[in-house]
Amino acid sequence: MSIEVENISKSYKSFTALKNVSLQIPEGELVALLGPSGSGKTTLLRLIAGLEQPEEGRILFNGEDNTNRDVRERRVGFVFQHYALFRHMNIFDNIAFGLTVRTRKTRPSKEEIKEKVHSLLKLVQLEGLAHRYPSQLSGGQRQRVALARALAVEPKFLLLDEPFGALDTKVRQELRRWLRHLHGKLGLTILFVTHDQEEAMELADQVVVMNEGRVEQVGSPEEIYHHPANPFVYSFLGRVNLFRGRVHNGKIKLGEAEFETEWENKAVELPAVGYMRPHDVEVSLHAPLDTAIQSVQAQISRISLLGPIVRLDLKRLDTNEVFEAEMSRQRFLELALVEQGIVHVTFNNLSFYVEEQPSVTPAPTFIPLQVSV
Ligand SMILES: Nc1ncnc2c1ncn2[C@@H]1O[C@H](COP(=O)(O)OP(=O)(O)OP(=O)(O)O)[C@@H](O)[C@H]1O
Repeated sequence: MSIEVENISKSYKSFTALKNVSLQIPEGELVALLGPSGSGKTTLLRLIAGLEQPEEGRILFNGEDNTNRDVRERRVGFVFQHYALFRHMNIFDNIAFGLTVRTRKTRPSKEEIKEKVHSLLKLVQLEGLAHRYPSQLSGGQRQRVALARALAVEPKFLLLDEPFGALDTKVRQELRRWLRHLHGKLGLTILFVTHDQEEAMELADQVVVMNEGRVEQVGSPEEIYHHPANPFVYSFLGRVNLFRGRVHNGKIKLGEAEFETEWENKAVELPAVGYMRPHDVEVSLHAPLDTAIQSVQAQISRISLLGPIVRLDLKRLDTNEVFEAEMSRQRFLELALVEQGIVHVTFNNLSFYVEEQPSVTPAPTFIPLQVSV
């Protein structure tokens, strides 16, 4: 089932948790809501489930308006971070719960329930544990029971709120792989909340990046990582270096480094910000022979050996800005780098943004600049 969120706003007293949010989730997709704490992810999930009502906007399932429908009518499967399994019930009864509480008319027979629970236990790979109690399971197993319980009522789609948040890294990784597999098998629309960018990138077909109650960007993991819409998305997805400078007369100047741009507003001088991933910083012992290639000098303040990768903390000699570079261990050994040493760095894949503050909209808009190096 597809989900459509149209111009939703939600406030708690004077605090606006969601500001005019619109979103389209196609049927069968695995979509991540990614954003920092307090960005409105859970609020959006609760509105879609029908646990809260928006002040403005509509929520459509397969094109049908569900905004005023009751939570039960929406038939949504829900799993939260703190797996709220019933402690006094065994696993079988926990999974069967949603079916056994149905009215007599709609309740399946005992035999049907038994069959259903066993097929779900098989699906979540917990056959043989039907008679255990939640306290006798590991965190990862409990979370799979919670998923089985959500699936028992044959929901139209699944909403997962930080489903693996409370678990350790290894179990999280296993569950991620398992959820991806389950999604492939069932073809169900799944919307899950996470603040872990790696989890979103690894699992989702589409990632919705949220910040301060707004949607900043929607795209595939590839799109949002390589073509971030604005500095927030750029910074939120992994480590990043930031350089401040100015754009003027078709040139961006960041300290001694200068880059050509197609910026139309040539006569006006504006502040520009350059962003770059640490692995795009090229470190050499000498300046490039080709003078058209922009490079600056920097001092190595710290070297961190991180298994196959080496990270350098650097300080630019022209601007004193500090930044990071990452390289393979092999390249590091070839260059024989030492702390306090001076190196030449070339900036690859720099993304520039010019910030505009129009008087009408309160939020700044960022114009990505095309650059020719
Ligand atoms: N019932 C409520 N009453 C008042 N404020 C609320 C309520 N629920 C949420 N908020 C506020 O709305 C904002 C968004 O909360 P929400 O739980 O949606 O964020 P989130 O992105 O899911 O954060 P987290 O990752 O920490 O769970 C927060 O600032 C929160 O304090």
